[in-house]
Amino acid sequence: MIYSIEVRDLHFRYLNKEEETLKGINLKVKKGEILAIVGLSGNGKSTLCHCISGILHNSYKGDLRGDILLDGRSLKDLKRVDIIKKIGIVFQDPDTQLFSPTVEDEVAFGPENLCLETDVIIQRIDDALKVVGMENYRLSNPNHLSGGQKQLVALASVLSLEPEIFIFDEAMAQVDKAGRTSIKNKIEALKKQGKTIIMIEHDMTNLDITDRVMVLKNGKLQEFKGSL
Ligand SMILES: Nc1ncnc2c1ncn2[C@@H]1O[C@H](COP(=O)(O)OP(=O)(O)OP(=O)(O)O)[C@@H](O)[C@H]1O
Repeated sequence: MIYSIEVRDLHFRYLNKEEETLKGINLKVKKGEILAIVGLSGNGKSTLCHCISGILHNSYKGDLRGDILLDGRSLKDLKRVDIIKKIGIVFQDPDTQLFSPTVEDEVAFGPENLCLETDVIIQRIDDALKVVGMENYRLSNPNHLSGGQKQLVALASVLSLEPEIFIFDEAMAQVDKAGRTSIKNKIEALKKQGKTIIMIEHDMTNLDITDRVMVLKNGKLQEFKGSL
């Protein structure tokens, strides 16, 4: 069977650390599945997601061993642009992700970098802003928005790339209850479209939409059995 994401015996050590942060991770995620990864702070959840999304692949920051396959193809064999098209990541702090003068420019940034046709880019901006309900803020400066609105713009800027796989790295941490409900609804809608989703979560109340929960502890992943 070909999985949307398959991680095989993944080890990662930051260059300034003696001990490995990830110590032999194995993971299979099916297309259309919502998987949550939980665990105490500092256990390597973000590191794992950065490995899967290619951010730490061939990185100067550390040593990576093992293999990560997206739809059966190793990251080692994929070009950077192919990885960007396949997998999108929404970070906890939208300020690290937003840097354009307007919401529209922000959402256009990814598709422009993929060198898509102008009419396709315009369509993608329209669609992405509609999905997150931010179409009335097109010309707003992202810096002037609330935390929740910024997170929706960050999500739109990933949606506009139309990836198959989404990673939400504690993406609801800075969002109020209404914003969380809104983002959770979007995640469920993405699942219905057959998208694969990994959510890193601290807030257990956000796990109700997941199909499966795994715990990252001491550099290893295990099925969630009710306690951290
Ligand atoms: N760029 C880096 N260089 C060196 N060490 C790092 C780097 N990024 C993270 N670490 C270390 O790796 C370990 C795992 O961090 P990581 O952020 O992946 O954990 P986490 O489980 O996502 O934590 P949190 O829930 O607080 O976000 C920590 O000890 C952290 O200090």
